[in-house]
Amino acid sequence: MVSKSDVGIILMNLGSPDSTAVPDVKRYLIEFLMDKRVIDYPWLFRKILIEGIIVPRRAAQSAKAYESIWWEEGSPLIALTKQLQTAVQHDMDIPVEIAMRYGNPHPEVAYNNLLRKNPDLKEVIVLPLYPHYAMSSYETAAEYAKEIYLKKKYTFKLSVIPPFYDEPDYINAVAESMRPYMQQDYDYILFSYHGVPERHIHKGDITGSHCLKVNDCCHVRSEAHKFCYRHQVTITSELVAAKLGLPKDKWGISFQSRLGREEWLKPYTAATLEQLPQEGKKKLLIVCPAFVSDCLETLEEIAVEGKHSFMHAGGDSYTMIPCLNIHPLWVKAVVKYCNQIMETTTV
Ligand SMILES: C=CC1=C(C)c2cc3[nH]c(cc4nc(cc5[nH]c(cc1n2)c(C)c5CCC(=O)O)C(CCC(=O)O)=C4C)c(C)c3C=C
Ligand SMILES: [Fe+2]
Ligand SMILES: [Fe+2]
Repeated sequence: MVSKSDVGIILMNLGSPDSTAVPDVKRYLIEFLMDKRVIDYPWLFRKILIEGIIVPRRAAQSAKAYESIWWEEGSPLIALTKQLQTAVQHDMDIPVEIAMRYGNPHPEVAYNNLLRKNPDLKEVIVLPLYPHYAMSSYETAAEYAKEIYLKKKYTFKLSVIPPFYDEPDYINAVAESMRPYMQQDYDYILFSYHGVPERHIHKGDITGSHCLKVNDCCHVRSEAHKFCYRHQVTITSELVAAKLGLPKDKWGISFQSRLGREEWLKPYTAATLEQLPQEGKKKLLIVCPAFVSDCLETLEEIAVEGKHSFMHAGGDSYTMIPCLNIHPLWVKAVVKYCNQIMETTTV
């Protein structure tokens, strides 16, 4: 057994470009999209597609989008992850570091910072900041943290916290972060999640015969749910809606940020935002529980672009509820998840 004082924590998020300069955005996009868990085509095809076609076409447009949301401190996602680190550190006696799956700070830097702070370090607990399991989010972060750990032959133990999509403290934090916004007049609440290709859902189905095959698959008991993003976001939404006492006709789910021509999880957020006003749902609250920190996908795609299309389609009011960021209940939940893991492995 390890002593509690010899443990360190790493909060691991997705990462952002180092700056909004096009070469930095290019470097980031190549690292991100060359990840075989994000675009899972054979290496050579991926290389030609990403470095030859997608990134050259996308980089300038992405750089512009980043420029529109960039803060004085830099990327909102990184700044907010640092704020979370500070808040969690305030409530924990052991060192807390941050790492990013793409870009900086790299997991190796985080491991070395923990070792510098405690040369007797015996265990590192990594918390991937993704509530739901997806090959392109949670899995790649967890596997990358392990890959670097093995490559560098560290002697401390490594533990990775599992997805927390149905954990009561996370659900409670999301619900309570929404409650103040529900004081205003609204017709409908949209839970918008980052999308993934439907192919990824089939690929992750360990039974080979459940996801998107069985009628109402997300509600039919299956071992596949442990790795199914669609099931997990459905459960998060239902638990939050139940906690808030939302009737069924007052809320719905959609999927944003589609890239490329493949079929992704549906309904798409962009199409939903154009349709809702036509159904008389003209006052909208929108929340994005797959992201725990505000980022490009919330601050630009949802807060700006989404609002524009909803209002243009006849909407009256549109409010994006911020991500959990450093909500006190979320900070408390993170501290609790880390402590729970420590209880099982330390004395
Ligand atoms: C095939 C492409 C992509 C998949 C699959 C994907 C899944 C996925 N992503 C997140 C979280 C985030 N993605 C963010 C940005 C972003 N995502 C993609 C592509 C895929 N994501 C791209 C190309 C980008 C970069 C920006 C752009 O050019 O549009 C971000 C924001 C990062 C930031 O710096 O603010 C987050 C967060 C999840 C959770 C997920 C699967 C569930
Ligand atoms: Fe993404
Ligand atoms: Fe499923």
